Amino acid sequence: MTNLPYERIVVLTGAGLSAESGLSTFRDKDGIWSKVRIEDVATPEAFARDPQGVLDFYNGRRNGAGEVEPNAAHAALARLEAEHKGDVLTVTQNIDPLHEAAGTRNLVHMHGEIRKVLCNHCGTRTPYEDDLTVDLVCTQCGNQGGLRPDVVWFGEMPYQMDRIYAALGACDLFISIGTSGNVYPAAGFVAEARGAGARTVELNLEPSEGITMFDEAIHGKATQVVPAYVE
Ligand SMILES: CC(C)NC(=O)[C@H](Cc1c[nH]c2ccccc12)NC(=O)[C@H](CCCC/N=C(/NCCC(=O)O)S[C@H]1O[C@H](COP(=O)(O)OP(=O)(O)OC[C@H]2O[C@@H](n3cnc4c(N)ncnc43)[C@H](O)[C@@H]2O)[C@@H](O)[C@H]1O)NC(=O)OCc1ccccc1
Repeated sequence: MTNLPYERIVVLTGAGLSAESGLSTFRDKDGIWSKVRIEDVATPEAFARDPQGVLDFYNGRRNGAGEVEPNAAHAALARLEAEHKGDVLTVTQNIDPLHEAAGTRNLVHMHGEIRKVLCNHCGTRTPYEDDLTVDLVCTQCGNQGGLRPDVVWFGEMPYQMDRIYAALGACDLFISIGTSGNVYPAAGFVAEARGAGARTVELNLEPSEGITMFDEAIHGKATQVVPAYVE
């Protein structure tokens, strides 16, 4: 039974939460950005310049995400949502489906989902069941070459920002898990929560860029520190 004496909790998660499930993080020494450049695979400009190269990168991410299971940290957060008497909103930067697989429901994928395809022409979203290629035609608008993973690229507006800012403005506990605090606007959420008078807690393998903004920090592996903190 969770014993956190708070009413409205916002949990922000990043790649570190899914690391022990076998998914690479971005900035660690063997992270994704050590193998490919953001400018080549995760911007609208890259998709315009080399669409099949970008689709191949995300086809690989999709296949990888389909082969892994949620870990004890995902499970502890799902229990927190289920058992906590107040509100718990989970905001994830991750595009993998592990929060849902663990049972979390009150969830915002602010950077999108690798299980969905988005048509750049008409905005239709469809399940991402087979590898994407540039010659595919949208079943809704009939246009070719606009089908892309439903993920937020650098320079694009993250999803459900109004809902996120409303929750940050009303929360009394903000927990940041497995994120390095390098990417905005997510990296600015701790400041928003502090501004609302919330207690701010970092659970991460090492101090993040925003470490000075946290009232408390517990450093270690997510599968150890998250269950211990929420239970
Ligand atoms: C690089 C950075 C400087 N650039 C940005 O932030 C840019 C530009 C920018 C905007 N505002 C700024 C202000 C200042 C400077 C720059 C900017 N931001 C944008 O373009 C954003 C869009 C950014 C989204 C890009 N898409 C992603 N992902 C989807 C695709 C994909 O996944 O391929 S970002 C991607 O990288 C980020 C990676 O961060 P982390 O998850 O933290 O991962 P990382 O590897 O860095 O760290 C892992 C951590 O885990 C820890 N760890 C490791 N193992 C474990 C373990 N086992 N247990 C616990 N912890 C562990 C490690 O120690 C480490 O600390 C995630 O957000 C992830 O989603 N859009 C936007 O700003 O639109 C306009 C706007 C402005 C205002 C308000 C609204 C809109």
